[in-house]
Amino acid sequence: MAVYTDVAADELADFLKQYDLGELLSYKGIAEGVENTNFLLHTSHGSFILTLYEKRVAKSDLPFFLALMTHLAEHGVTCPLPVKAKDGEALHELQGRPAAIITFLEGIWPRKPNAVHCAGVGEGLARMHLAGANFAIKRANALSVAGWRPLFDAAADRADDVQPGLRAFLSAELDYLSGGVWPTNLPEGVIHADLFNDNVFFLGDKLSGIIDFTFACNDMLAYDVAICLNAWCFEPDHSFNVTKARAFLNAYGRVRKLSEAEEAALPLLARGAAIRFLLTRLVDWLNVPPGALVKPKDPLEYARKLRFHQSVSSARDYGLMPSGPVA
Ligand SMILES: Nc1ncnc2c1ncn2[C@@H]1O[C@H](COP(=O)(O)OP(=O)(O)O)[C@@H](O)[C@H]1O
Ligand SMILES: N[C@@H](CCOP(=O)(O)O)C(=O)O
Repeated sequence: MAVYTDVAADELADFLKQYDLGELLSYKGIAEGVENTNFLLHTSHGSFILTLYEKRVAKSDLPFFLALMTHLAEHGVTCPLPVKAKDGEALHELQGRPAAIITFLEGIWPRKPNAVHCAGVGEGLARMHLAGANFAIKRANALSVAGWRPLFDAAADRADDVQPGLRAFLSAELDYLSGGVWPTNLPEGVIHADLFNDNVFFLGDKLSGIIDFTFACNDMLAYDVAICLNAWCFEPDHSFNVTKARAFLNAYGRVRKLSEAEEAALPLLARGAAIRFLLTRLVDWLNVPPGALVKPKDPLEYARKLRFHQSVSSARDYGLMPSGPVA
């Protein structure tokens, strides 16, 4: 999150008249995150999150995200619920942006995730994958292989200003990943696609909720696993932590066992996940809107992670044994 679009108190109070949420007591912009504008609202009925959808989110996709949260919540996943206005609709408009209010989830996201958090995420991700199995609406992943080249093109000219040689490094990796190696036959379903530590809440060591479904889509379930390996299983110095990866993969496998093909594809999927976040971060790093309350994320963190995955020869390097997860 971030605040790209300011909302004045009287505009917000007017907006809230469409809802049965009581009186606005206070609100504040949330600086965390990078995608959308988010406000924490306190009304006489409780706490809520107001999101104004920005840049990467297509308005036509919003019904998917909102219905998905409702579906997952009905199938045992603790996630925010969209709040319907008096007209029965969850999606409205504020400051010219699509806007929705969702329920507030208790918990905090782990600033320094440990192996117990990683196991919690593994179990939570697998449960989310199972819960999404019968979700009827489909949304293609706009940030899979075909979506990476336009991001590269948007950043290529200035990539070497961020790190000398970055342009050639990205170009070679893109050529490799888009040259026919990307898997097409792995089990698919609804994936979160952005399950980073700031999108998973814990109360103590126990996962209490999953937020931020604005990248959710249909894609390979193992790609979501690869995204989490990147997001959860590296240390602040960007070294890979196999203990965390094993905890994550074993916990995932206890709920939904990865097939042999999925395991074999993990190093490749992890490379794809790394370049996807490298590219979006690079574009954001080079294009911070003037005046926006946002802290762009470091693209080079993902260049280092990508180099690690390039050196991986099999899923064993992630802590998996060939026959599948070990207890
Ligand atoms: N339903 C929620 N309950 C509690 N806090 C939330 C909720 N949704 C978002 N937040 C807070 O806002 C921050 C950014 O939200 P996020 O959805 O990740 O932003 P973005 O829309 O930019 O992806 C989170 O890290 C969290 O602190
Ligand atoms: N997780 C992405 C950025 C988008 O995530 P947000 O939930 O913080 O808005 C990254 O780390 O690059």
